[in-house]
Amino acid sequence: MAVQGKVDMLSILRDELAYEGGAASHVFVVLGASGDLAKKKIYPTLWWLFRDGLLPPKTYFIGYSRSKLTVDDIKKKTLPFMKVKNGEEQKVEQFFKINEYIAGSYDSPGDFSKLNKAIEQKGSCNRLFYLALPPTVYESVTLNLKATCMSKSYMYVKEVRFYLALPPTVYESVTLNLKATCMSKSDKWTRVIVEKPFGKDLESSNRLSNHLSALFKEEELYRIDHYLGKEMVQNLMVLRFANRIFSPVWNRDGIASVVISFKEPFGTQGRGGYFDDFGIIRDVMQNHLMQILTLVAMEKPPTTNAEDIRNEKVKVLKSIQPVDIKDTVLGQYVGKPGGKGDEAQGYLDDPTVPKGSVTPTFATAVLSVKMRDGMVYLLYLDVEKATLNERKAEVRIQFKDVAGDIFPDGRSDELYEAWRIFTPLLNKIETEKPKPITYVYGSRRPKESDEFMADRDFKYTGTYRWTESKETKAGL
Ligand SMILES: NC(=O)C1=CN([C@@H]2O[C@H](COP(=O)(O)OP(=O)(O)OC[C@H]3O[C@@H](n4cnc5c(N)ncnc54)[C@H](OP(=O)(O)O)[C@@H]3O)[C@@H](O)[C@H]2O)C=CC1
Ligand SMILES: O=C1O[C@H](COP(=O)(O)O)[C@@H](O)[C@H](O)[C@H]1O
Repeated sequence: MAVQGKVDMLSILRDELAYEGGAASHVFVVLGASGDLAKKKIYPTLWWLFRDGLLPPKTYFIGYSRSKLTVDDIKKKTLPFMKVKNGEEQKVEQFFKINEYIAGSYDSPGDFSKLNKAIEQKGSCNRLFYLALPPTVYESVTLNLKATCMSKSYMYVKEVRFYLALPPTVYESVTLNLKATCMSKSDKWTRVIVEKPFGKDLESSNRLSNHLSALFKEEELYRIDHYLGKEMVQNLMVLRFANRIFSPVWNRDGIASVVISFKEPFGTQGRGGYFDDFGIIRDVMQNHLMQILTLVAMEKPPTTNAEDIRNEKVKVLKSIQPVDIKDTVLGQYVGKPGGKGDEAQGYLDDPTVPKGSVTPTFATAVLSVKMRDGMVYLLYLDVEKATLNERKAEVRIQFKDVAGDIFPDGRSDELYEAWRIFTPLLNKIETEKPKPITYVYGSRRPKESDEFMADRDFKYTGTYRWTESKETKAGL
């Protein structure tokens, strides 16, 4: 079964933007406006929202990054991704007219004051800051946002207090009347949106959580993993739990192993500034693939409420052992001999990648889910950049009789569990810097990985060999 998902990354923000019936001004600041995420996803999505009339009337966009650019440069970078149709040219011009660009660093209070001045020129407004940036600068950026760029009227509203020196019998009517009549009319808000990966390992993730919660209230923060906005990913729950075909067999007694793959036919394309520091495991495996994995593997939650879903996801993560380096193959693509354009460029040929880098752009990992009866079940994760000539994210399910159980308790925290699983592996890679195998841009997966997968299939389950006929495919 294959279903093509469409990303509507900012749909999550529509409610925020529609708040106040469009009466207030809104300023959406893209921090990291010169980058890959900004040009491929953020600006195009803002354009689609603008084109379809889904934004409040007084909405403005400000791009911010260190590069000395103009709005025209941003336009040139992002136009190829905007899917502008014939007849929309004028509308595109209107869109860029409400855009502005400011060059500034990520740690200079003076530069953030410049940004704040530009926002203030739009009048009193709600502010959204999208951190389309490497997580290494989240701390300094959020400190500066908090110190300099928060909505002033929001601060003011925080100071409004009503003291009810009254008998409790009148609390209900008094508070109803206060809400209806006496609330500040200008309670402007600020929202800060941070991208995955949330941290670099378990420790830095905890540090970032503490840092952000010290600066912002929970309602002011969004942590984005855009895979959760993909239609097919969202449909996984419906597919599993609203479907009589799947629910009876989609459980730990029915499924032997799961292979989740992510493949892209393009390389880093100038993203070395972010990517080289992080590598493919942090970039997609620890977050996007783990989110898919939990949706595939979790038990039916009691309701579709966020807390119930999260609790079920955490149970899955808790049963997974940390990944061992011996159960992992790492790779780095090289240019295709005689290849055209991007294909000719290996990872190390990207000018933004440091010379001699051993950062993996390919990784296969076998995760084992240990059950109470001692049996081990396997989850294969496979992430590859610049490899197949096709783009896909896929879940393959191998059905088999299993028995199993739940793991002892501990922290109920998805982030904690996902980092706990990967941190030992990442530390080992960090300290031992194993030389990745190389694979050719545009080829199938590295040959070693085929052998590796076959070997693991055999070693762990004894009887299970991969066969096309037995599997169910779900293209995402
Ligand atoms: N690209 C994508 O498709 C997606 C990316 N993301 C996430 O978005 C974030 C940014 O990724 P992406 O846009 O691809 O990365 P980029 O490498 O394009 O970085 C974005 C911008 O950040 C600045 N930058 C880059 N490296 C550094 C550095 N070492 N120190 C300070 N600033 C730096 C650069 O701007 P300047 O030099 O002008 O300041 C750059 O244009 C990451 O967290 C990534 O996980 C999430 C989903 C998809
Ligand atoms: O988060 C990321 O995702 C993209 C792939 O997402 P898609 O929706 O475009 O398929 C990936 O290219 C990038 O490296 C990563 O940071």
